[in-house]
Order: sequence, then C-alpha cells, then structure tokens
Amino acid sequence: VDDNAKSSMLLFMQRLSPGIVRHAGDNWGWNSSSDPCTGNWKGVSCDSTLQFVQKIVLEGLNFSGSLDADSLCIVRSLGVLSLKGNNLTGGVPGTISNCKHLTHLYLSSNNLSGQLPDGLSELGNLKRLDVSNNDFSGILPNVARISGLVTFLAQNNRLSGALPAFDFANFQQFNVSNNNFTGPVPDGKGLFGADSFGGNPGLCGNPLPNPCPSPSQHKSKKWSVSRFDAYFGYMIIGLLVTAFAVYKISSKLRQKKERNSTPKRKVRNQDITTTSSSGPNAYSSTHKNSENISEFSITSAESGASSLVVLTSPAAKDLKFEDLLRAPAELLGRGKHGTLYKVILNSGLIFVVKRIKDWRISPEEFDHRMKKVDQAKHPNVLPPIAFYCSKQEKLLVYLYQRNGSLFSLLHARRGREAVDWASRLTIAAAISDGLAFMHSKLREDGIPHGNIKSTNILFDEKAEPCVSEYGLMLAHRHEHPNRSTNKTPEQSESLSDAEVVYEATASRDGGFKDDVYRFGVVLLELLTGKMVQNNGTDLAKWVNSVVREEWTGEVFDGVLVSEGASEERMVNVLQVALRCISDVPGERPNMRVVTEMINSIKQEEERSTSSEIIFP
Ligand SMILES: Nc1ncnc2c1ncn2[C@@H]1O[C@H](COP(=O)(O)OP(=O)(O)OP(=O)(O)O)[C@@H](O)[C@H]1O
Repeated sequence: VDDNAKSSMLLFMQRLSPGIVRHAGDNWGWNSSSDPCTGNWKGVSCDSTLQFVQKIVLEGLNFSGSLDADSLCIVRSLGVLSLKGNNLTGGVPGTISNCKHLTHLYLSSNNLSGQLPDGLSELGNLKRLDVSNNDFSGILPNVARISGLVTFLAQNNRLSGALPAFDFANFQQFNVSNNNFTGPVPDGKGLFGADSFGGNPGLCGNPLPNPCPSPSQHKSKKWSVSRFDAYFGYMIIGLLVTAFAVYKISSKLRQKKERNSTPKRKVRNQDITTTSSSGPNAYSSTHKNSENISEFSITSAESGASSLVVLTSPAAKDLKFEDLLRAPAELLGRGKHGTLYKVILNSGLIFVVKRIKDWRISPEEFDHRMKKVDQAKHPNVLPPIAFYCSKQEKLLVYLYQRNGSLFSLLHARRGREAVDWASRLTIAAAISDGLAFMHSKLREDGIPHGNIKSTNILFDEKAEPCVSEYGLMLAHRHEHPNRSTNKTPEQSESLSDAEVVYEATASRDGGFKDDVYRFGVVLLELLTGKMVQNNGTDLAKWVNSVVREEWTGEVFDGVLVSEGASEERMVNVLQVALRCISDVPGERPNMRVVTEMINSIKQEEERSTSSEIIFP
C-alpha cells in the first residue's frame, strides 16, 4: 500500500476514534511502522496482491469520533466500508463522493446527523447503502439515480421531503420507515409493503392505508394559502389607509404644514391625471408619460408618498398596482432575502413579485438602483418590470420565466437528458457576458449583482439564459463601506455567511469582486454537476482539494466525461473558475477578462466540433 494511502488511513482512524491507535494492543495494527495489507491491521482486507485495500470493516467497536471521508477516500481502491454499531457523531461529508469504488456502505446504528450529502448519489458503483438508525435529517439526495443499488435502508432517522423515484424492480431490501417523508410513495410494483414506508405521517398512497389527496384538493389548499397571503397584504394596506385617514382628520392643519415642509418629488409639467380606486385599497395614481415611467401612488401613513414605479419594459405597459394586488398569488419560494410570488393577471400576463425582507436601503436609493439597472439593458440580464418601495415594504416585479432556472436544469432533471458540455459552455459565456456588461455600466454607481447563483439564472422564452435579481442586495454596504469596521464583536459574530464573504471584500469594488467569486461558483456547478451549499464555499474547498491532489479529472461531472467532452477545455474553464474563487479578492479577474477567457474557450470548442464533422 503506498505511503499516501497509509497515512490517510491513519488520519481516518485518528478521527474515527481519537487515541485508539495508542491504546489498542499489538493485535490492532493501524500504525505507521506496519503495512495495512501485510501488517494485520484490524478490519482491513486487501486484494490478492496485497497492494490495495478493498475493505474496512470496523463494527461495534464503540468508536465515538467522526467519519473523515476526505482522508478515507484517498484510498482509491476501497470497495466496502462498514462502521455499523459504533457511536459516531457528525455528518457524512460530501467528499464521500470521492470513494468512487465503494460498492457497500454501512453506517447504521450510530449517532450520525445532518443532511445526507448529495455526493452519495454520485457513488455510481454503490450496491448496498445502509444509513438506518441514526439521526439524519433533511431531504434525501437522489440515490435513486444509482442504477445498481439493490439495498437502501434509511429507517429510524428524521429524513424529510419527497422520496426520489426509486425503481424498485432492482431492489432486494428497501426501508425508509419512521422518518418524516412526505408526498406519494413511488410505484413499488407491489414489491415492498407498508412496513418499508410506515411511520412517516406525511407519506401517502399504495401500500400505505392513507390515499394521496387528488390534485384538485392539493391545489385548493395552496390556493387558500396564497389567497391568505394576498388578503393579508390587503389588510395591512387597508389598516395603513385607515390610520392615515384618522390622522388626517385629527390634524389637518399640522399635516398641511408638514406637506409644505416635505421636500417634494420633482414632477414634470406635462402629465398628471389622478384616479381613485374602489378596490380593496384606496389609491391615488399619477401617470407620467415622460421617459415611459408610470408611478402609482399608494396613500400610506409613512412620510411622503410610496409608489409602484413601472419601468420601461414593454411588457409592463398597462401594469397597475391594483391589478397586481387583486390577482391570485402563488407562493414560489421563500429565499434568504425574501418571498417570491407568481401572479397571473386577467390579461394573461404572468409576473413574479419578490417581497424583499430586511433590506436597509432608503426608498430614494432603492428607486435610484432599480432605475439604473433598468437603463442598463442586456439580453442576458432579466430587467425589473416595476417596483414598490415604502419604509416597511419593498416589492420587485419581474416577468415570470416558464423555462425554469439553471439550478433546476442541472439538478432536477426529472428524466430529461443531462445538459451537454456545449450548452454548459454557452450558458457560462452568456451569463459572464451579461454580468461584464452590467458591471461596466454600473460600476460608477457601485451596483453589483449581489446574489449570483444558479436559482437566479433563468431561461427566457427563447430559452436564452439570463441573470435575474440584478442589484438586489447589499446596497447599504456599498454606501457605507466603513460601517463594517465599526462593528462590535457581537455584531460581527451574527453575520450571515453571505455577509462574511462580503465583509471580507468590503470596498467600493468589493461587491464586484464578490460577484466574480459567485460566478466562479456557478462555473464549478456547471463543471461538476454538484449542488452548491453554504454559498459555494464547500464546493470551492472540495474542488481546490481535489485539484491540489492532482486528480483534476475527478471533479468533472460524470455525464460530461461519458459524453466525451474535451478534458482540455473543461480544465481551461476550471482554471478560470479557480481564479474567480481566489480567497484574495484582488487576485480575482474582473468580469470583462472572465468573459474573454470563456469566449475564447467556447470558440475553440466550436472550431474543434465543426472540424469533427466529416463531409462525404
Ligand atoms: N422571474 C422568475 N420566473 C420564474 N421563476 C423564478 C423567477 N425568479 C425566481 N424564480 C424561481 O423561483 C424560486 C424561488 O426564488 P427566490 O428568489 O425566492 O429563491 P432564491 O433565489 O433561492 O432565494 P434568494 O434570491 O432570496 O436568495 C427559485 O427556484 C427561482 O429559480
């Protein structure tokens, strides 16, 4: 066994049970002076040449450490790992995906916790996986995609979410009972009974006794939730209006004075018409023809008027705030930065409305940012359609994009073909082009994107990729770059991961460098096909460690490798990504340079594929 593998095994053992090597007797092996295959290391079995470790079986030994997959998976030949019946704690690291030759993984009856990593679903040779009797939670990675899996045991955990679409025809053992799974049981073809699925109150359908609700029942529930949200919005606005009316009557004089003393918005001379609404909210609306911008003022108890500002997109021509508020809203998601609703207007136009939370930005600055973003138009950047901003509430309207996001394209394929290399390269080039353009237009104003990630890369009606939510976050940090340095330690500790990344780069240029980092993570997602967690720091760390170990080939998505994508060009894109995710912001190239590099790789790809066409 080579020295590297041996020292990694020793490290793995040290983490599994700190001190065991020192305290166990001579019959234990596992020390640097002997060889794992010839030195009788406990639980280790090797191939017939005694050069490659094939099995590590350490069951019921009271080990109370953690599973160090980073070290273990350096033993490339490992096929079987069993750590059943110990007291291991912590999670299963995503780097378990590096144990490419694993066929049997037994981790049952420990105290392991956290989410099972997506890396498990990349173990394409796995036949038996047992994670039962632990404390795992969160959604299951799509282990159903491992075609040779014959055993999957995950009972007695706290796993949740929907079950992936397992093809039970191949299975010999299957059990997910006593978890928190929800939704329908995949078609079991009668092979597994209720004891394989029981104890999950949210699971339904055959072979469980509770049938699944029909789609119409489901819809009406969702509908009523979204209706509730819409009416809740009406109620708040209604209350504000009433409060304002009372306030107005009781202090007419004072209010008049206040209005006179409040600096007025500049209103151009042509234009103003006022209408009132008999809808659930009382509006007064003003319409400006100049610059194609309409403003609908909503009366509120706040200082000054707040308004729906409709921007220059032709899709927004006749958009009115009351239409938006009256239309049924369906909750699309609750992200870190707010809630997203899909709103279908009577006209058939479909919008999404983002209700932004906790953004300390003044209405004036918000107004300025959104108008600037609207003016800098690029085909690969989704323009905002309209916005509403008061002290309490910030709403941003975009056109609904029915072709989904890059995230769903890569990770929620639902039987679709995997995205090929040429398309990934095209997406990378288009997005970097859009970002480079926006950076050049908005650098002066200090408006970077702020939140680039694959869920914010959408495919428009022509299936062109475009980056959404440009300029949405972190504005206050650009305006006050020094604010971060005045933080107390307690304040600094309470920063989110995104803020920490940002804090590290806080300067006028910091947000743009932060965009480059996040774009680098998107490149890694395209190259590896892996999901991004923790703002991409995990993925970046993993890729860096694999590259350091000179197994660069291992980082690429298996489907790209089997498609025969050019390794040279994948490596070239990887090099761009690694520069983008440099820990030192000053070493990251700017988006213009990134675009040039990606476009030249794309051109090379196009040249080489066109020269592969053989003419008769
Ligand atoms: N204009 C749009 N059209 C269609 N789907 C959209 C649109 N904008 C966002 N989505 C999708 O809706 C879902 C929820 O979006 P949301 O922005 O709330 O989540 P997020 O991007 O994960 O979080 P956040 O932006 O707050 O960090 C995502 O899957 C996203 O791809």
